[in-house]
Amino acid sequence: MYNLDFKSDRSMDLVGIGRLCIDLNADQFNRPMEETTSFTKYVGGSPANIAIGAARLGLRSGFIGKVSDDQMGRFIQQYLQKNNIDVNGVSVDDTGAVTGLAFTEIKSPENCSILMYRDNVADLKLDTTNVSEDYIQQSKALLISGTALAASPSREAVFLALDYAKKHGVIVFFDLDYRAYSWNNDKETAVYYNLVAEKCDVIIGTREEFDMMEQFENFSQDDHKTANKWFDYSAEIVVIKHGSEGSIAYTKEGQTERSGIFKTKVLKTFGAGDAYASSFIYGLMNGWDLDQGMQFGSASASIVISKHSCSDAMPTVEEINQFLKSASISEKE
Ligand SMILES: Nc1ncnc2c1ncn2[C@@H]1O[C@H](COP(=O)(O)OP(=O)(O)OP(=O)(O)O)[C@@H](O)[C@H]1O
Ligand SMILES: O=C(O)C[C@@H](O)[C@H](O)C(=O)CO
Repeated sequence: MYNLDFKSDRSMDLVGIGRLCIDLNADQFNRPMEETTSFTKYVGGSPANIAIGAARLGLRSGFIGKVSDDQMGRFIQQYLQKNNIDVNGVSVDDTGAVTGLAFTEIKSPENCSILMYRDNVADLKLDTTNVSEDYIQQSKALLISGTALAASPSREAVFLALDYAKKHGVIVFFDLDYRAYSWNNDKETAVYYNLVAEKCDVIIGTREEFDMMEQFENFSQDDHKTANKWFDYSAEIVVIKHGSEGSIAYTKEGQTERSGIFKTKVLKTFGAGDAYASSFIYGLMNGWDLDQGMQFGSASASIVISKHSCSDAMPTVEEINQFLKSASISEKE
């Protein structure tokens, strides 16, 4: 088991902080973007996807972020509200910044890529004046997404939110969410990621994201060494995602759980991590065993990668349970 003390006297379950952007997913898939002519617009941004996924599962979710003062910013705010996400922590940029765009390319189910337009984006203009201590202390948990550390003043806003969370006993989830295009170099990334990870209770990332963060060590992709490093700081749980090979989770109390995947008709692979994170967090916040949360996360990921969108495709509890009734987890060696 694990030791996460979610405070019961809080009006929100999970508050996300970071990127609110727009996904433009190619309508014509199984071809390069050069050959596509239309896209469907969805709300995107990894932390936004996770918060939306959590809300769809019934968690009381909020968000701390900044949107552009235009139609895209209003689209995002309206979508969050329609999906029962508290937007009192969302501020509107007044500098003329724009909404980050993620053009997604589905060359084949396993060969997807994202073309990011992120110059002068509103999400990285989030600053410390936009981070309310009262807002954070109302929540049981805070979700930090790594890309919000990519530039000031968003970086300082995240560090302040983290300090408020630790001050008020708010459990902190750190989804590494490493997107190289947002950074100058990976050493700079690792410096800031380490400073945050050292204070977080649950760290979730792919093997590659942990390798980037731990590049000053010599762990040679050893999951167990990775986990033990973070247990020496504040972590209670470390989850390492291995794509279609599944995932592994460790607890500070000595538990290790491996999870396979649920085979599905894959349309696109992106969104798997956000779906996994939202459902895994849901399981932890309901006091489930680690393996139950991992199975719920894996099922959610399979559902989302079989659909065109990420945010829109985030499933309800009923949809996941229905999926689990007919699915069988394929254990990867
Ligand atoms: N092809 C697949 N089929 C079924 N399940 C998958 C597949 N790929 C990933 N998953 C599930 O989703 C989880 C997260 O996927 P992955 O390790 O790719 O994270 P990620 O890189 O953060 O995802 P994203 O592409 O959304 O950024 C995996 O641990 C696994 O449970
Ligand atoms: O996080 C991003 O900026 C891209 C997302 O919007 C997109 O939905 C995705 O890649 C999810 O993993």
